Amino acid sequence: MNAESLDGRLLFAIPKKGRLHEKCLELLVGADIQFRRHQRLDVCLVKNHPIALVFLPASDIPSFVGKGNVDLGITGQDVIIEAKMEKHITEVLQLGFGKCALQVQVPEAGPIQTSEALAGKRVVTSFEVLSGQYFSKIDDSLQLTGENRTKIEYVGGSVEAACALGLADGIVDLVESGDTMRAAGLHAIATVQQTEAVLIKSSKPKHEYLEPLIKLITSRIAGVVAAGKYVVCEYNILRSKLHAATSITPGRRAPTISPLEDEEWVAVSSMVEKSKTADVMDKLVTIGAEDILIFNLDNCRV
Ligand SMILES: Nc1ncnc2c1ncn2[C@@H]1O[C@H](COP(=O)(O)OP(=O)(O)OP(=O)(O)O)[C@@H](O)[C@H]1O
Ligand SMILES: O=P(O)(O)OC[C@H]1O[C@H](OP(=O)(O)OP(=O)(O)O)[C@H](O)[C@@H]1O
Ligand SMILES: [Mg+2]
Repeated sequence: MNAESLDGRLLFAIPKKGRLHEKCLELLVGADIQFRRHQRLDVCLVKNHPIALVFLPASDIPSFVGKGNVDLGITGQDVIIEAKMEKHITEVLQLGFGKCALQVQVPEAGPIQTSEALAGKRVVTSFEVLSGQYFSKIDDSLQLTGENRTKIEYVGGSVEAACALGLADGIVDLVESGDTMRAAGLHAIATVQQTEAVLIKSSKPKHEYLEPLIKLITSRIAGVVAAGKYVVCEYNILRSKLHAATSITPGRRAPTISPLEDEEWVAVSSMVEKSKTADVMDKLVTIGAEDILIFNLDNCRV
């Protein structure tokens, strides 16, 4: 592929491996962005849109987007701040995956159990900027100077091993389930940053003519994200209970109410957040709803 074949195309950066990769591929399929990645090539042309996908490490994507080398990208909020690119990037959409927290962790049974107690000691992390900002504030508040300030040391991975290896008194690393942290005999004592995957674009786009295509792709991806977040809930309810029912399932705009052959009853159809489904069904049963059905969404535009 030569540079000419990219001419006029929207460049869209996708994490090439790691925790966000598979989820991003699912989003692309859901948005009908068709491509075939030959022999793991890092740039590939989309068949049905003037787009080229660029597969990059998640942590490199913020500076590519921020500097305008690519037009659109998906990465974590954590690495955007770590790359000091927040001002150069516009967050277009939160994607609802890649959710985790950057946390200060120490040995469970050790003498250090607060960030203040850890200040001035050795902290190992892959997030030097975020950790530096966090401990700098604490060092200032404790009036630590020179050699007495917290020593932040960078490692590229396996951060959780640093305490056991005697390299650190504490670490700053990502936590989702907490399995990695617990397996290393560590526990969290503070949160530095919450994060999730986001769709981003440059705050000063170089190619204004690409804006309509960016809007289209954003709308499609938003539809896929919403389809994963909502279900459709349908049920029958006595007309006299309709007010209580619609306060349980108010829908996004309003629920759809349809008459039934039996005039005392109506059917209700409403979008409900997937995570609240069990709770909503319990409440509907309590007020006498019958034939409660839940339908997953393949795709939507809401
Ligand atoms: N356990 C996790 N759960 C959810 N999201 C995560 C988790 N670990 C990392 N992330 C998110 O994914 C982003 C990329 O991290 P990841 O570790 O997948 O990339 P990587 O380090 O480039 O890949 P690899 O770990 O394969 O070397 C992080 O910046 C964070 O936003
Ligand atoms: O709380 P958990 O669910 O255990 O997830 C947290 C772990 O996930 C990430 O590592 P990853 O699996 O990407 O491996 P890495 O350390 O090689 O990046 C992160 O760096 C933590 O180590
Ligand atoms: Mg990783």
